[in-house]
Amino acid sequence: MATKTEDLTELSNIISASANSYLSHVPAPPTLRPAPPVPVTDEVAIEARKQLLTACRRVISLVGGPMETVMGMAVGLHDTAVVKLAYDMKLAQNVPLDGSPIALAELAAKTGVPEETITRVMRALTFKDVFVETEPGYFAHTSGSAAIGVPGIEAMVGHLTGETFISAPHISDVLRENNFVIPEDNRKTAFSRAFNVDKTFFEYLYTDNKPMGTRFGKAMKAMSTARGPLNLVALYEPLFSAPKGTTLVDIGGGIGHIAIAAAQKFPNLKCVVQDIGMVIDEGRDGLPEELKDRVEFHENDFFEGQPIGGPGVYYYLRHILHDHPDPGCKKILSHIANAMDSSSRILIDESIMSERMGPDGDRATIVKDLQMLIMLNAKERTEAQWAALLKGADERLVIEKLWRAKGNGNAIIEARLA
Ligand SMILES: C[S@@+](CC[C@H](N)C(=O)[O-])C[C@H]1O[C@@H](n2cnc3c(N)ncnc32)[C@H](O)[C@@H]1O
Repeated sequence: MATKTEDLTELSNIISASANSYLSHVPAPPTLRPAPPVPVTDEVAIEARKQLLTACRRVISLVGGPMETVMGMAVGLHDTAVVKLAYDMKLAQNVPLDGSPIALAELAAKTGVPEETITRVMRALTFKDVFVETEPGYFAHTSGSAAIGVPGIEAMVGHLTGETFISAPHISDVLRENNFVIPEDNRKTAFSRAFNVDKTFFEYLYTDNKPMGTRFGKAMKAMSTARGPLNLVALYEPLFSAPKGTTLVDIGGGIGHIAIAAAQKFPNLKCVVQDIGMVIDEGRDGLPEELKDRVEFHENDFFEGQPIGGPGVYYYLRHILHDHPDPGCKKILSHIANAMDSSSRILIDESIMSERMGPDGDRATIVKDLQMLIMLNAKERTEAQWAALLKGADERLVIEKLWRAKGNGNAIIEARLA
Protein backbone atom coordinates (compact mmCIF):
# COMPACT_ATOMS: atom_id res chain seq x y z
CA MET A 1 0.00 0.00 0.00
CA ALA A 2 1.28 3.49 -0.91
CA THR A 3 1.03 4.64 2.71
CA LYS A 4 4.06 2.43 3.58
CA THR A 5 6.20 5.22 2.14
CA GLU A 6 8.49 7.36 4.32
CA ASP A 7 8.31 10.23 1.83
CA LEU A 8 6.41 13.10 3.43
CA THR A 9 5.57 14.69 0.09
CA GLU A 10 4.09 11.44 -1.18
CA LEU A 11 2.13 11.07 2.05
CA SER A 12 0.74 14.58 1.80
CA ASN A 13 -0.32 13.85 -1.80
CA ILE A 14 -2.10 10.69 -0.61
CA ILE A 15 -3.82 12.73 2.10
CA SER A 16 -4.90 15.38 -0.39
CA ALA A 17 -6.21 12.87 -2.97
CA SER A 18 -7.99 10.76 -0.33
CA ALA A 19 -9.57 13.83 1.25
CA ASN A 20 -10.98 14.90 -2.13
CA SER A 21 -12.29 11.42 -2.84
CA TYR A 22 -13.80 11.22 0.66
CA LEU A 23 -15.50 14.60 0.37
CA SER A 24 -17.07 13.76 -2.95
CA HIS A 25 -18.61 10.53 -1.59
CA VAL A 26 -20.08 11.56 1.76
CA PRO A 27 -23.38 13.44 2.08
CA ALA A 28 -21.77 16.27 4.07
CA PRO A 29 -18.21 17.21 5.00
CA PRO A 30 -17.12 15.96 8.43
CA THR A 31 -17.56 18.42 11.26
CA LEU A 32 -16.48 18.76 14.86
CA ARG A 33 -19.77 20.44 15.71
CA PRO A 34 -21.97 18.31 17.98
CA ALA A 35 -23.92 15.83 15.90
CA PRO A 36 -24.84 12.17 16.35
CA PRO A 37 -22.20 9.80 14.89
CA VAL A 38 -23.13 8.66 11.36
CA PRO A 39 -21.40 5.52 10.02
CA VAL A 40 -19.75 5.93 6.59
CA THR A 41 -21.33 3.37 4.24
CA ASP A 42 -20.31 4.46 0.70
CA GLU A 43 -17.61 2.06 -0.58
CA VAL A 44 -15.37 4.77 -2.11
CA ALA A 45 -15.69 6.93 1.01
CA ILE A 46 -14.81 3.94 3.21
CA GLU A 47 -11.62 3.27 1.23
CA ALA A 48 -10.69 6.98 1.12
CA ARG A 49 -11.23 7.27 4.88
CA LYS A 50 -8.97 4.27 5.48
CA GLN A 51 -6.22 5.75 3.26
CA LEU A 52 -6.52 9.14 4.98
CA LEU A 53 -6.27 7.73 8.50
CA THR A 54 -3.41 5.36 7.60
CA ALA A 55 -1.44 8.16 5.94
CA CYS A 56 -2.07 10.52 8.88
CA ARG A 57 -0.85 7.86 11.35
CA ARG A 58 2.28 7.41 9.23
CA VAL A 59 2.90 11.19 9.28
CA ILE A 60 2.64 11.22 13.08
CA SER A 61 5.11 8.29 13.32
CA LEU A 62 7.55 9.98 10.93
CA VAL A 63 7.37 13.57 12.09
CA GLY A 64 6.61 12.92 15.75
CA GLY A 65 9.37 10.31 15.96
CA PRO A 66 9.65 7.72 18.74
CA MET A 67 8.46 10.07 21.45
CA GLU A 68 5.10 10.43 19.69
CA THR A 69 4.77 6.75 18.83
CA VAL A 70 5.98 4.50 21.64
CA MET A 71 5.67 7.12 24.37
CA GLY A 72 2.33 8.14 22.91
CA MET A 73 1.13 4.55 23.38
CA ALA A 74 2.65 4.28 26.85
CA VAL A 75 0.86 7.40 28.09
CA GLY A 76 -2.44 6.37 26.48
CA LEU A 77 -3.68 5.41 29.94
CA HIS A 78 -3.97 9.10 30.80
CA ASP A 79 -6.40 9.59 27.90
CA THR A 80 -8.50 6.76 29.32
CA ALA A 81 -8.29 8.26 32.82
CA VAL A 82 -9.42 11.67 31.64
CA VAL A 83 -12.36 10.25 29.62
CA LYS A 84 -13.32 8.30 32.76
CA LEU A 85 -13.28 11.55 34.74
CA ALA A 86 -15.49 13.25 32.14
CA TYR A 87 -17.88 10.26 32.42
CA ASP A 88 -17.87 10.27 36.24
CA MET A 89 -18.26 14.07 36.46
CA LYS A 90 -21.11 13.98 33.90
CA LEU A 91 -19.52 16.82 31.93
CA ALA A 92 -21.20 15.81 28.65
CA GLN A 93 -24.68 15.88 30.18
CA ASN A 94 -24.16 19.37 31.63
CA VAL A 95 -22.83 21.21 28.57
CA PRO A 96 -25.63 22.43 26.22
CA LEU A 97 -26.20 19.92 23.41
CA ASP A 98 -27.08 22.65 20.89
CA GLY A 99 -23.39 23.61 20.76
CA SER A 100 -23.74 26.84 22.77
CA PRO A 101 -21.04 27.47 25.39
CA ILE A 102 -21.33 27.26 29.16
CA ALA A 103 -19.22 29.27 31.62
CA LEU A 104 -16.78 27.30 33.77
CA ALA A 105 -18.43 28.62 36.97
CA GLU A 106 -21.85 27.43 35.82
CA LEU A 107 -20.49 24.01 34.80
CA ALA A 108 -18.88 23.71 38.23
CA ALA A 109 -22.19 24.60 39.91
CA LYS A 110 -24.17 22.12 37.80
CA THR A 111 -21.77 19.19 38.25
CA GLY A 112 -20.66 19.95 41.80
CA VAL A 113 -17.02 19.63 40.67
CA PRO A 114 -14.44 22.32 41.59
CA GLU A 115 -13.41 24.65 38.75
CA GLU A 116 -9.76 23.62 39.02
CA THR A 117 -10.55 19.92 38.46
CA ILE A 118 -12.75 20.75 35.46
CA THR A 119 -10.03 22.99 34.02
CA ARG A 120 -7.37 20.29 34.22
CA VAL A 121 -9.65 17.64 32.73
CA MET A 122 -10.81 20.03 30.00
CA ARG A 123 -7.23 20.91 29.09
CA ALA A 124 -6.53 17.25 28.25
CA LEU A 125 -9.89 16.69 26.54
CA THR A 126 -9.93 19.84 24.38
CA PHE A 127 -6.40 18.96 23.20
CA LYS A 128 -8.03 15.99 21.42
CA ASP A 129 -11.09 17.95 20.20
CA VAL A 130 -13.32 16.51 22.90
CA PHE A 131 -15.11 19.72 23.99
CA VAL A 132 -13.85 23.09 22.78
CA GLU A 133 -12.96 26.25 24.69
CA THR A 134 -14.87 28.90 22.72
CA GLU A 135 -13.34 31.80 24.70
CA PRO A 136 -11.36 31.76 27.96
CA GLY A 137 -13.47 30.03 30.64
CA TYR A 138 -16.29 28.92 28.30
CA PHE A 139 -16.75 25.38 27.00
CA ALA A 140 -18.95 23.90 24.28
CA HIS A 141 -19.57 20.45 22.86
CA THR A 142 -17.80 18.95 19.86
CA SER A 143 -19.00 15.82 18.08
CA GLY A 144 -16.65 13.77 20.28
CA SER A 145 -17.82 15.16 23.61
CA ALA A 146 -21.50 15.03 22.58
CA ALA A 147 -21.06 11.29 21.86
CA ILE A 148 -20.14 10.69 25.52
CA GLY A 149 -23.64 11.89 26.42
CA VAL A 150 -25.51 9.61 23.98
CA PRO A 151 -27.00 6.87 26.25
CA GLY A 152 -25.66 3.68 24.54
CA ILE A 153 -22.27 5.24 23.75
CA GLU A 154 -22.10 6.54 27.31
CA ALA A 155 -22.65 2.94 28.47
CA MET A 156 -19.76 1.73 26.27
CA VAL A 157 -17.50 4.53 27.54
CA GLY A 158 -18.44 3.48 31.10
CA HIS A 159 -17.62 -0.18 30.35
CA LEU A 160 -14.26 0.63 28.74
CA THR A 161 -13.08 3.24 31.23
CA GLY A 162 -14.54 1.28 34.16
CA GLU A 163 -14.15 -2.50 34.39
CA THR A 164 -11.84 -2.75 31.35
CA PHE A 165 -9.52 0.04 32.54
CA ILE A 166 -9.28 -1.53 36.00
CA SER A 167 -8.61 -5.00 34.54
CA ALA A 168 -6.08 -4.15 31.81
CA PRO A 169 -2.95 -3.75 33.98
CA HIS A 170 -3.44 -7.27 35.39
CA ILE A 171 -2.96 -8.96 32.02
CA SER A 172 0.78 -8.79 32.49
CA ASP A 173 0.76 -10.87 35.72
CA VAL A 174 -1.84 -13.33 34.39
CA LEU A 175 0.32 -14.09 31.36
CA ARG A 176 3.71 -13.96 33.09
CA GLU A 177 2.57 -16.54 35.66
CA ASN A 178 1.58 -18.84 32.77
CA ASN A 179 4.85 -18.39 30.84
CA PHE A 180 3.00 -15.96 28.55
CA VAL A 181 0.68 -18.70 27.33
CA ILE A 182 -2.88 -17.34 27.28
CA PRO A 183 -4.88 -19.47 29.77
CA GLU A 184 -7.88 -21.33 28.34
CA ASP A 185 -9.76 -20.89 31.62
CA ASN A 186 -11.93 -17.78 31.39
CA ARG A 187 -12.28 -17.58 35.15
CA LYS A 188 -8.54 -16.83 35.38
CA THR A 189 -8.46 -13.52 33.54
CA ALA A 190 -7.11 -10.04 34.09
CA PHE A 191 -10.73 -9.12 34.85
CA SER A 192 -11.22 -11.85 37.49
CA ARG A 193 -7.93 -10.89 39.12
CA ALA A 194 -8.80 -7.19 39.21
CA PHE A 195 -12.20 -7.93 40.74
CA ASN A 196 -10.85 -10.71 42.96
CA VAL A 197 -13.44 -13.26 41.83
CA ASP A 198 -13.28 -16.83 40.53
CA LYS A 199 -15.94 -16.09 37.91
CA THR A 200 -16.16 -15.23 34.25
CA PHE A 201 -16.99 -11.64 33.35
CA PHE A 202 -20.59 -12.66 32.50
CA GLU A 203 -21.08 -14.70 35.70
CA TYR A 204 -19.94 -11.67 37.69
CA LEU A 205 -22.22 -9.28 35.75
CA TYR A 206 -25.34 -11.32 36.33
CA THR A 207 -24.78 -12.23 39.97
CA ASP A 208 -22.53 -9.74 41.76
CA ASN A 209 -23.02 -6.51 39.85
CA LYS A 210 -26.34 -6.15 38.07
CA PRO A 211 -26.00 -2.39 37.35
CA MET A 212 -22.79 -3.25 35.49
CA GLY A 213 -24.75 -5.95 33.62
CA THR A 214 -27.49 -3.51 32.62
CA ARG A 215 -24.90 -1.01 31.41
CA PHE A 216 -23.11 -3.72 29.42
CA GLY A 217 -26.39 -4.74 27.71
CA LYS A 218 -27.01 -1.12 26.68
CA ALA A 219 -23.44 -0.81 25.38
CA MET A 220 -23.80 -3.97 23.25
CA LYS A 221 -27.01 -2.64 21.73
CA ALA A 222 -25.42 0.72 20.85
CA MET A 223 -22.28 -0.84 19.42
CA SER A 224 -24.26 -3.20 17.20
CA THR A 225 -24.97 -0.39 14.72
CA ALA A 226 -22.03 1.94 15.42
CA ARG A 227 -20.03 0.75 12.40
CA GLY A 228 -22.95 0.52 9.95
CA PRO A 229 -26.17 -1.42 9.44
CA LEU A 230 -26.54 -4.78 11.17
CA ASN A 231 -24.90 -7.54 9.14
CA LEU A 232 -27.80 -9.92 9.65
CA VAL A 233 -30.37 -7.64 8.06
CA ALA A 234 -28.08 -5.99 5.50
CA LEU A 235 -25.77 -8.76 4.31
CA TYR A 236 -27.23 -12.21 4.61
CA GLU A 237 -29.27 -12.59 1.43
CA PRO A 238 -31.01 -15.97 2.11
CA LEU A 239 -33.17 -14.32 4.80
CA PHE A 240 -34.80 -12.10 2.15
CA SER A 241 -36.46 -15.22 0.65
CA ALA A 242 -36.91 -17.25 3.85
CA PRO A 243 -40.24 -19.13 3.86
CA LYS A 244 -42.92 -18.27 6.42
CA GLY A 245 -42.19 -19.67 9.87
CA THR A 246 -38.42 -19.97 9.36
CA THR A 247 -36.78 -20.07 12.79
CA LEU A 248 -33.77 -17.99 13.74
CA VAL A 249 -32.26 -18.81 17.12
CA ASP A 250 -30.27 -15.85 18.41
CA ILE A 251 -27.87 -17.63 20.76
CA GLY A 252 -26.63 -15.31 23.53
CA GLY A 253 -28.89 -12.69 21.97
CA GLY A 254 -28.86 -10.43 25.04
CA ILE A 255 -31.86 -8.11 25.25
CA GLY A 256 -32.89 -9.21 21.74
CA HIS A 257 -31.90 -6.10 19.78
CA ILE A 258 -30.69 -8.08 16.75
CA ALA A 259 -33.60 -10.55 16.78
CA ILE A 260 -36.02 -7.61 17.00
CA ALA A 261 -34.36 -5.86 14.04
CA ALA A 262 -34.43 -9.14 12.05
CA ALA A 263 -38.12 -9.80 12.86
CA GLN A 264 -38.97 -6.23 11.85
CA LYS A 265 -37.13 -6.57 8.55
CA PHE A 266 -38.23 -10.13 7.65
CA PRO A 267 -41.95 -10.73 8.35
CA ASN A 268 -41.61 -14.49 7.66
CA LEU A 269 -39.09 -14.95 10.44
CA LYS A 270 -39.78 -16.38 13.88
CA CYS A 271 -37.00 -15.53 16.35
CA VAL A 272 -36.01 -17.20 19.59
CA VAL A 273 -33.55 -15.29 21.75
CA GLN A 274 -31.58 -17.55 24.09
CA ASP A 275 -29.53 -16.15 26.94
CA ILE A 276 -28.98 -16.50 30.67
CA GLY A 277 -29.63 -14.28 33.65
CA MET A 278 -31.30 -10.94 33.88
CA VAL A 279 -31.06 -9.94 30.20
CA ILE A 280 -33.85 -12.41 29.39
CA ASP A 281 -36.33 -10.49 31.58
CA GLU A 282 -35.03 -7.12 30.38
CA GLY A 283 -35.50 -8.31 26.77
CA ARG A 284 -39.06 -9.55 27.39
CA ASP A 285 -39.97 -6.25 29.07
CA GLY A 286 -38.67 -4.22 26.12
CA LEU A 287 -40.24 -6.34 23.34
CA PRO A 288 -42.53 -4.26 21.06
CA GLU A 289 -46.17 -5.43 21.32
CA GLU A 290 -46.49 -6.17 17.59
CA LEU A 291 -43.59 -8.68 17.73
CA LYS A 292 -44.83 -10.70 20.70
CA ASP A 293 -46.09 -13.54 18.46
CA ARG A 294 -42.79 -13.78 16.52
CA VAL A 295 -40.03 -13.11 19.06
CA GLU A 296 -39.63 -15.29 22.14
CA PHE A 297 -37.07 -15.21 24.94
CA HIS A 298 -35.83 -18.54 26.32
CA GLU A 299 -33.42 -19.16 29.15
CA ASN A 300 -30.71 -21.48 27.83
CA ASP A 301 -27.08 -21.98 28.79
CA PHE A 302 -25.21 -22.54 25.53
CA PHE A 303 -22.67 -24.77 27.26
CA GLU A 304 -25.43 -27.16 28.36
CA GLY A 305 -27.12 -27.87 25.04
CA GLN A 306 -29.21 -26.66 22.12
CA PRO A 307 -32.88 -27.61 22.58
CA ILE A 308 -34.13 -26.23 19.24
CA GLY A 309 -33.81 -28.49 16.20
CA GLY A 310 -35.68 -29.25 13.01
CA PRO A 311 -35.08 -28.46 9.35
CA GLY A 312 -34.02 -25.04 8.06
CA VAL A 313 -33.16 -23.51 11.44
CA TYR A 314 -30.66 -20.63 11.47
CA TYR A 315 -28.42 -20.62 14.55
CA TYR A 316 -27.13 -17.09 14.86
CA LEU A 317 -24.20 -16.18 17.12
CA ARG A 318 -23.12 -12.59 17.22
CA HIS A 319 -20.16 -11.64 19.38
CA ILE A 320 -20.44 -14.93 21.28
CA LEU A 321 -17.53 -17.06 20.11
CA HIS A 322 -15.02 -14.20 20.39
CA ASP A 323 -15.90 -14.19 24.11
CA HIS A 324 -14.57 -17.70 24.65
CA PRO A 325 -11.29 -19.62 24.37
CA ASP A 326 -11.36 -22.52 21.87
CA PRO A 327 -12.53 -25.32 24.25
CA GLY A 328 -15.65 -23.34 25.27
CA CYS A 329 -16.44 -22.45 21.64
CA LYS A 330 -16.14 -26.08 20.59
CA LYS A 331 -18.63 -27.08 23.28
CA ILE A 332 -21.13 -24.44 22.10
CA LEU A 333 -20.72 -25.38 18.43
CA SER A 334 -20.90 -29.12 18.98
CA HIS A 335 -24.25 -28.75 20.81
CA ILE A 336 -25.54 -26.80 17.81
CA ALA A 337 -24.14 -29.34 15.32
CA ASN A 338 -26.01 -32.11 17.18
CA ALA A 339 -29.31 -30.21 16.75
CA MET A 340 -28.75 -29.46 13.03
CA ASP A 341 -29.66 -31.22 9.83
CA SER A 342 -28.28 -30.60 6.33
CA SER A 343 -30.71 -27.70 5.74
CA SER A 344 -29.81 -25.81 8.94
CA ARG A 345 -27.14 -23.17 9.04
CA ILE A 346 -24.88 -21.65 11.67
CA LEU A 347 -24.38 -17.90 11.15
CA ILE A 348 -21.39 -16.54 13.04
CA ASP A 349 -21.41 -12.73 13.01
CA GLU A 350 -17.89 -11.70 14.02
CA SER A 351 -14.72 -9.99 12.90
CA ILE A 352 -12.31 -11.77 10.58
CA MET A 353 -8.84 -10.86 11.79
CA SER A 354 -6.44 -10.07 8.96
CA GLU A 355 -3.43 -12.40 8.62
CA ARG A 356 -1.30 -9.36 7.79
CA MET A 357 0.44 -7.10 10.31
CA GLY A 358 1.13 -3.42 9.97
CA PRO A 359 -0.50 -0.03 9.59
CA ASP A 360 -3.15 -1.27 7.15
CA GLY A 361 -4.80 -3.41 9.85
CA ASP A 362 -8.33 -2.80 11.10
CA ARG A 363 -7.92 -0.84 14.33
CA ALA A 364 -11.36 -1.79 15.66
CA THR A 365 -10.66 -5.53 15.30
CA ILE A 366 -7.20 -5.21 16.86
CA VAL A 367 -8.65 -3.32 19.84
CA LYS A 368 -11.48 -5.85 20.22
CA ASP A 369 -8.93 -8.69 20.24
CA LEU A 370 -7.16 -7.08 23.22
CA GLN A 371 -10.50 -6.38 24.90
CA MET A 372 -11.37 -10.09 24.64
CA LEU A 373 -7.96 -11.07 26.01
CA ILE A 374 -8.28 -8.84 29.07
CA MET A 375 -11.87 -9.58 29.99
CA LEU A 376 -12.23 -13.23 28.95
CA ASN A 377 -8.90 -14.79 27.83
CA ALA A 378 -10.63 -14.92 24.45
CA LYS A 379 -9.83 -13.62 20.97
CA GLU A 380 -10.74 -12.48 17.46
CA ARG A 381 -9.93 -15.10 14.79
CA THR A 382 -8.57 -15.25 11.24
CA GLU A 383 -10.55 -17.06 8.52
CA ALA A 384 -8.27 -20.10 8.91
CA GLN A 385 -8.82 -20.10 12.69
CA TRP A 386 -12.60 -19.94 12.22
CA ALA A 387 -12.50 -22.92 9.83
CA ALA A 388 -10.29 -24.90 12.24
CA LEU A 389 -12.56 -24.06 15.18
CA LEU A 390 -15.66 -25.33 13.34
CA LYS A 391 -13.91 -28.54 12.27
CA GLY A 392 -12.50 -29.03 15.78
CA ALA A 393 -16.04 -28.75 17.22
CA ASP A 394 -17.52 -31.26 14.78
CA GLU A 395 -15.73 -32.90 11.85
CA ARG A 396 -18.81 -32.27 9.67
CA LEU A 397 -18.90 -28.47 10.11
CA VAL A 398 -17.61 -26.52 7.11
CA ILE A 399 -17.73 -22.89 6.02
CA GLU A 400 -20.26 -22.49 3.20
CA LYS A 401 -19.63 -18.80 2.53
CA LEU A 402 -18.25 -15.61 4.10
CA TRP A 403 -20.64 -12.66 3.79
CA ARG A 404 -18.22 -9.78 4.29
CA ALA A 405 -19.32 -6.32 5.44
CA LYS A 406 -17.98 -3.41 3.43
CA GLY A 407 -15.23 -1.31 4.93
CA ASN A 408 -14.69 -3.12 8.19
CA GLY A 409 -13.34 -6.47 9.25
CA ASN A 410 -16.76 -7.97 10.03
CA ALA A 411 -18.52 -10.84 8.28
CA ILE A 412 -21.22 -13.42 8.65
CA ILE A 413 -19.60 -16.84 8.49
CA GLU A 414 -22.21 -19.26 7.14
CA ALA A 415 -21.47 -22.83 8.19
CA ARG A 416 -23.29 -26.11 7.49
CA LEU A 417 -22.94 -29.83 8.00
CA ALA A 418 -20.97 -31.36 5.13
C1 LIG B 1 -20.96 -9.91 23.97
S1 LIG B 1 -22.62 -10.21 24.40
C2 LIG B 1 -23.34 -10.32 22.79
C3 LIG B 1 -24.81 -10.01 22.81
C4 LIG B 1 -25.46 -9.99 21.42
N1 LIG B 1 -25.32 -11.28 20.74
C5 LIG B 1 -24.87 -8.88 20.57
O1 LIG B 1 -24.22 -9.17 19.58
O2 LIG B 1 -25.05 -7.71 20.91
C6 LIG B 1 -22.57 -11.92 24.91
C7 LIG B 1 -23.90 -12.49 25.34
O3 LIG B 1 -23.73 -13.87 25.71
C8 LIG B 1 -24.54 -14.13 26.83
N2 LIG B 1 -24.05 -15.32 27.55
C9 LIG B 1 -22.93 -15.40 28.31
N3 LIG B 1 -22.80 -16.66 28.80
C10 LIG B 1 -23.86 -17.37 28.34
C11 LIG B 1 -24.26 -18.73 28.47
N4 LIG B 1 -23.54 -19.59 29.20
N5 LIG B 1 -25.37 -19.14 27.83
C12 LIG B 1 -26.11 -18.26 27.09
N6 LIG B 1 -25.78 -16.95 26.92
C13 LIG B 1 -24.66 -16.51 27.53
C14 LIG B 1 -24.43 -12.86 27.62
O4 LIG B 1 -25.47 -12.77 28.58
C15 LIG B 1 -24.50 -11.79 26.55
O5 LIG B 1 -25.83 -11.42 26.28
